[in-house]
Amino acid sequence: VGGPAMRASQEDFANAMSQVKLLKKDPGNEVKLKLYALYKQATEGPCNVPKPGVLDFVVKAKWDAWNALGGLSKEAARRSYVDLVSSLSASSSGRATPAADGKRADSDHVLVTSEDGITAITLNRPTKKNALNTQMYHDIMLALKAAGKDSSTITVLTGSGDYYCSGNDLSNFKDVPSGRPEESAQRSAVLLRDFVDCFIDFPKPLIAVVNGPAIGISVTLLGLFDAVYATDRATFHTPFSHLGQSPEGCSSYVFPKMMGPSKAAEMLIFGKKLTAQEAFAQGLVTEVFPDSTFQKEVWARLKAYAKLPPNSVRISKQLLRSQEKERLHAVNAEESRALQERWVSAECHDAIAAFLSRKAKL
Ligand SMILES: CCCCC/C=C/C(=O)SCCNC(=O)CCNC(=O)[C@H](O)C(C)(C)COP(=O)(O)OP(=O)(O)OC[C@H]1O[C@@H](n2cnc3c(N)ncnc32)[C@H](O)[C@@H]1OP(=O)(O)O
Repeated sequence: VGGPAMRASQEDFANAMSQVKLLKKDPGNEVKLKLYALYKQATEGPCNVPKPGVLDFVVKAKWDAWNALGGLSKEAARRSYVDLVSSLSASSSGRATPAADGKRADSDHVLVTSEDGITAITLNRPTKKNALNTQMYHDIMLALKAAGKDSSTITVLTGSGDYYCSGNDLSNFKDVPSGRPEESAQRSAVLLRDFVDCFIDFPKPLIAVVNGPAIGISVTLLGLFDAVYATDRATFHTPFSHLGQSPEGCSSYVFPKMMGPSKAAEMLIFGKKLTAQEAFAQGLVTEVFPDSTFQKEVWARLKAYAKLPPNSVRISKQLLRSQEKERLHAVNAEESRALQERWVSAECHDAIAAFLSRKAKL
């Protein structure tokens, strides 16, 4: 689930440790803490030292990061370390984000542009309906971290081609090394939790420009956006039960609050697909636009918003969201734990096998 095909050998791990020293850009404290934690987990296993005092800030931050990895196996930590270093190296060599204002930085499937006070992150894998592979999760996290700190006023997530996003790339499931499904599920749960945390913590207005159908995690995350603009061609589908899985993106908490428990159950338990108008009626979408004028109208609106004073906009966003942050982090942790179990279930394996053998489509 979610992870690349091979196990990380000791050699891959050693290479990654050397690569870290060659990074051209400082990856920032948050990433350094993550690298530290994964290194400790990979070499020593779960956190085995007493919790330091609260005033020992640096030691405490390191301890927290290591301890947060829980029972992640050494092999899974090694793989995550190698993946993280590889995405940092790609970014550091200019292949991925961040984008400087007015410039454009590309990774393979995630494009980042920054212009007119707007940083736009575009999912760019149209031949696969913008399904999210492991590298894309990492690229989006890097792009969000950079956008949170750049000088733009607002950040936008959108898709290229006819889809917004078809959710998790189901072929990630093909790549599980035989005999190691638990480790792979554990690694994916860590990735999922980190990924959703980036949305919970995003410090400035985050806007989804939903240019077509949205499936799975690309729908659930919408509850963490500050505005969602959709073409009337868009649909919103969370077929978790059909896939033997369960909701993520904090939707198990945000959706019932937003649309009431029974409408949330129709979507999240029974997999009812909503039209754009239905999603608008449930409060998931802010406004629906005719497809023929969608791009023009939405970007004109966004450009006007981006002219607002950036600090004021950022502070207002944080005020609107701060009360819920702690709760959302707890929900994210719980949802990731539940999915980790689902991913090794027969129900999930059968559903994915059916999709991969072309017997099933949503
Ligand atoms: C680590 C974090 C985990 C987070 C947990 C997240 C969970 C989720 O997101 S659950 C949702 C998963 N997504 C799906 O179940 C969608 C599966 N895709 C489909 O049902 C269909 O492809 C479609 C409805 C999205 C589009 O159908 P159609 O218009 O008929 O087009 P094709 O099926 O021919 O698709 C073109 C091409 O794209 C590939 N593809 C589309 N979606 C995915 C996907 N999610 N994963 C992998 N591949 C996908 C599809 O296989 C086709 O590929 P080719 O055959 O190579 O052309």
